[in-house]
Amino acid sequence: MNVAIIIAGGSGSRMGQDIPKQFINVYDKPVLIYTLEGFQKHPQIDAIEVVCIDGWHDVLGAYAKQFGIDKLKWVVSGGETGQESIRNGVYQLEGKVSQDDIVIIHDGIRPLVDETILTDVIIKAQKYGNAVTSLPYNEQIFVIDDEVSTTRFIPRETLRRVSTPQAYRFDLIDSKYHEAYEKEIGIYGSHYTNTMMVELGVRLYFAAGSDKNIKLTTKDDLEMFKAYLKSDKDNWLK
Ligand SMILES: C[C@](O)(CO)[C@H](O)COP(=O)(O)O
Repeated sequence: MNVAIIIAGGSGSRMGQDIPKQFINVYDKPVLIYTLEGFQKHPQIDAIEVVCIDGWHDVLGAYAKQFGIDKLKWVVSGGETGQESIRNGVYQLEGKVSQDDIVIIHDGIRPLVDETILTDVIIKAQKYGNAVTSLPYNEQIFVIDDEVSTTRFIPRETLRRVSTPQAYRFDLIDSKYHEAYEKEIGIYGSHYTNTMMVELGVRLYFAAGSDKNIKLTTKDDLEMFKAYLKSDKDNWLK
């Protein structure tokens, strides 16, 4: 079984809106529903869990019904940090999924995830036990010496830019969150599952990424998202 955990626990203050950015309506549909539809449509996704900001669980339930997201099985509360939110989502699945099931973590504010990206991350996780979507980096990266200057750069050929979806066998992700919180490794100053895994000594495997799979963080990102929907309106704006 392949289970998606969609992280929608944040308040999104950088967007400058009154409502959390995952619930902002774009052409009469909340951002989060665009994201959920990507998973709903994918034939290899069996169930969806949403880690949701408190006070919005009922709204999410109503939207899921309205837009036919019937793979949505669980809605759980977010935590104080991104790591706590993911951990809540993982622990909630204990006893409900099998150890060798694949759990796919995805940001609720990445609404343009497409089928091929999801398929590849699932296949790679089935093969290696984990997989993170990624792309080569095409800008130059400099390390700051101080607030105003630098003398060092990192060769971009050595870099990969990682995003979500990320997929892990359930036994791996569940045991590693327990270990991380018990030993306090990989959770402070490490904001996501991928960096926590590496801090706990796990080798990560790359899956295909996509430039289209943007994270909606600022108002400009929202404009880009709208422009994309309009440019491909036959598929998105029915
Ligand atoms: C994939 C990710 O960049 C972590 O590697 C993730 O999107 C980060 O999300 P955040 O909410 O900006 O920490």
